[in-house]
Amino acid sequence: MANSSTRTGRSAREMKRTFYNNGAHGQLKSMSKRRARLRAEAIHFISSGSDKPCYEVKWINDYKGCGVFACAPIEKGSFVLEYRGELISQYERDKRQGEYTEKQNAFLFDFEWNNGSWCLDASCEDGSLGRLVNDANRSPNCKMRKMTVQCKPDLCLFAMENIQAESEITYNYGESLWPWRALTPSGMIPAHTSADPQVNQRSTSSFQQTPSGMIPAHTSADPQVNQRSTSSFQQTPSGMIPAHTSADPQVNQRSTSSFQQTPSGMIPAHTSADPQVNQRSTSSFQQASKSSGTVPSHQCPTAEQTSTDLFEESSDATDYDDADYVPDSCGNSSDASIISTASQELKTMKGDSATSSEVPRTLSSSKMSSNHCTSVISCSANSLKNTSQQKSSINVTPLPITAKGSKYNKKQLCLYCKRPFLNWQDILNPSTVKSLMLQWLSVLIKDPAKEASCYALLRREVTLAIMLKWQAVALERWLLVEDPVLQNNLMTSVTANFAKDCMQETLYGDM
Ligand SMILES: C[S@@+](CC[C@H](N)C(=O)[O-])C[C@H]1O[C@@H](n2cnc3c(N)ncnc32)[C@H](O)[C@@H]1O
Repeated sequence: MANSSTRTGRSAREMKRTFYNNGAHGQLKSMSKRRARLRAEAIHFISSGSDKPCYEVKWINDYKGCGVFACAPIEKGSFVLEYRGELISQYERDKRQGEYTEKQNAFLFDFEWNNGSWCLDASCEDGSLGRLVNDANRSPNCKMRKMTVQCKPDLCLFAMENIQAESEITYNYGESLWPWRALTPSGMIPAHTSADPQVNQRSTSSFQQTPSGMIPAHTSADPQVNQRSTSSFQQTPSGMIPAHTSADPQVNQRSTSSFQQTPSGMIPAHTSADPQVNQRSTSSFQQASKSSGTVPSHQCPTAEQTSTDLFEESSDATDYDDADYVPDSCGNSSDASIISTASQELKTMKGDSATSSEVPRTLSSSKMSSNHCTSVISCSANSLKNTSQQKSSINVTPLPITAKGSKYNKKQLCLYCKRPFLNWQDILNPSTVKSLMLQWLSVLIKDPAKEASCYALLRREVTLAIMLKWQAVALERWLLVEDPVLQNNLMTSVTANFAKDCMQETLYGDM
């Protein structure tokens, strides 16, 4: 059968000539040179275990902690930083996670590689910069990619755009609703406050206007960082949201006196003076417990293989030979998104503890109430579903408490009250919590024999659910804002039903 070129009367030779005349060959050559250069650069930093010298860590504020900033312009497509950590199997990860105390949360980046689940544990403060890169879900300037170098997977950030000097390096942690994104349906999140009243004075009145709404201005001990901040509220099209909510309506009432009037509504200006109340509304990424697994053994390929599989993970992660290449910035690709070990385990448990016919009707309907909530904060089985679609995922948790004398001093603060987190045990009487959880469980699971293990596995989710329920109560009081869309978004994000959804999905998956 004639091929298309002969059918159209163009010989292969002619086509080749056209190709060369058009300069395509030259382009290809320069692309592969560029690709080779990028590979070489990435390999150099990966194998030397060092970071490029053109980045610095700056303190941003108490809530966000520090971030990584470029000291010089970065070219689009360049290798930026490696997310360096200890490569561990899923089994080891789960073991460690179980061993970490709630205060010693780790940075765990879960991902799929070589048909297995792996994790880069960056809990250890090793001075590397990749682990300190913050999340930006709207306009990240980098993208996390998997690479395989010397038969080991590495996670590397690549520039999605030309990055100006002084810009913060960011990437999208995934499509889940992280706490700092929780109240940002229209791009706004609460103003930062700090335990330091002086800082609060500055930060409560600092919002910055962005194209997509409001973001908190940075307050920092570092004047350079603060320089980027502006002060004074600015109005957004969608109105204002509270900068702080407390679980305790009484506290909320007290706080009303400190609202600051803006053209579009009210914003509470400070956090509660009552630490107990503030502490109650905390939320944190607490890790779930163990699952079984085996440590996959590793066959080390040859050096040749190493060089060819450098970018082998997926086509979108590898296409660095195109000069105009911009990594896919959408969270649907093979990179970061939340994975919850608890969800995995619970999903497994679902298989043997409950069938969908056992699901209470009320819970089924509550699930339908809020699609938005189904993707929230690693509680849902949707996380798991996404994981398989997305191949790799990030599970970022607060930094562990560092050794005495360490320079690292980020406090993990509550999104709402800005005070350091406490263990949930400190927040409520454990027996109260337990009985509450067992109540949930007795509704959700008809098999009492499973209660104990469910209790252990669900502790994190239930705690979160309880807290969110409190927050919903508090939010109702604040929802006197006029904008119905904003109201709706807030209530969707933080509603009592969310707790039910979390539980339901965690237990039964996507029905
Ligand atoms: C990988 S660490 C990034 C470094 C972190 N800023 C620090 O100082 O340790 C992830 C943690 O940083 C904080 N974080 C990251 N991105 C953030 C953002 N956009 N807004 C607020 N906090 C953020 C959260 O506390 C998160 O648990």
